[in-house]
Amino acid sequence: MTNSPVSKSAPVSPLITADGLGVRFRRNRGSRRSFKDLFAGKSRRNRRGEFWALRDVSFTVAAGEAIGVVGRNGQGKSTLLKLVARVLFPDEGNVTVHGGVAPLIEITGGFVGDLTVRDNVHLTAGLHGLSKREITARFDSIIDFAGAGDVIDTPFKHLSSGMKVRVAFSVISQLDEPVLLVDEVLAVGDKSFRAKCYRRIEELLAEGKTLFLVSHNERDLRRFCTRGLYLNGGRLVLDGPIEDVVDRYNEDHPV
Ligand SMILES: Nc1ncnc2c1ncn2[C@@H]1O[C@H](COP(=O)(O)OP(=O)(O)OP(=O)(O)O)[C@@H](O)[C@H]1O
Repeated sequence: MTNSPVSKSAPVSPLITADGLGVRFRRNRGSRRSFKDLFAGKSRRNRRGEFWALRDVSFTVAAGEAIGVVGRNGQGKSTLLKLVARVLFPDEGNVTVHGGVAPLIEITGGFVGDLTVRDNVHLTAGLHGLSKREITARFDSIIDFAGAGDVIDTPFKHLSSGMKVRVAFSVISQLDEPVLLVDEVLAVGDKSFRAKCYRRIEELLAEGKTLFLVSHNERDLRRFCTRGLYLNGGRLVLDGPIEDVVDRYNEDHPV
């Protein structure tokens, strides 16, 4: 049987479209406006202490791509992931994601400190669309993967940082969302847990999931990612094959 020419040439619509993204933050949240500012024009008041953490960032992502987000500290990597996860809204532009996103962005991201590990697993999995029955069926393997059997009924806030990451990764990686976002939080886990996470990420990629990985580890970036986004000063300075992006980053910032 031959494929029809129509299906061959049909354009694949992107899974994620980011168009002119801009995010503005205020540097000194607590600082008071000066007396002079009170009489200054609106534009001046708005500009005072504000800066663009991201500006003019546009790209599209096809399903199944594995993208490494690269840049020095404070250049907008986490901010970009938060926009894709829709936990932060842009001041300019927009981002469209066709499908749900499983984010592992901040250690406690999405988890409620006062709730137990058990309740947090149910809450997060439920918020990501798993039914009660599906959660029950996956619960033991989530806890096993995390090695969290002894802390099931412990409030999340009492877990060690490493255990928080274990539980969070374990839940996030067992959701059915098509997009997985992993920020540097994995660095907190110990060596053997990290190795386990990496094997799980490989499985998810083999299943066709889309990955965004923020990392300062060149080996991890080259291992998992095919494409790189290099952010500098909140601007997307290079979008290309991960080898090119890592090479350019190394040229710009020699050790
Ligand atoms: N809620 C906020 N309010 C004010 N400034 C913020 C806020 N969140 C982030 N920033 C600032 O925005 C800039 C970009 O931050 P972001 O966390 O995206 O950087 P990053 O590239 O992920 O850095 P790192 O590698 O250190 O994690 C930084 O200057 C940061 O201090």
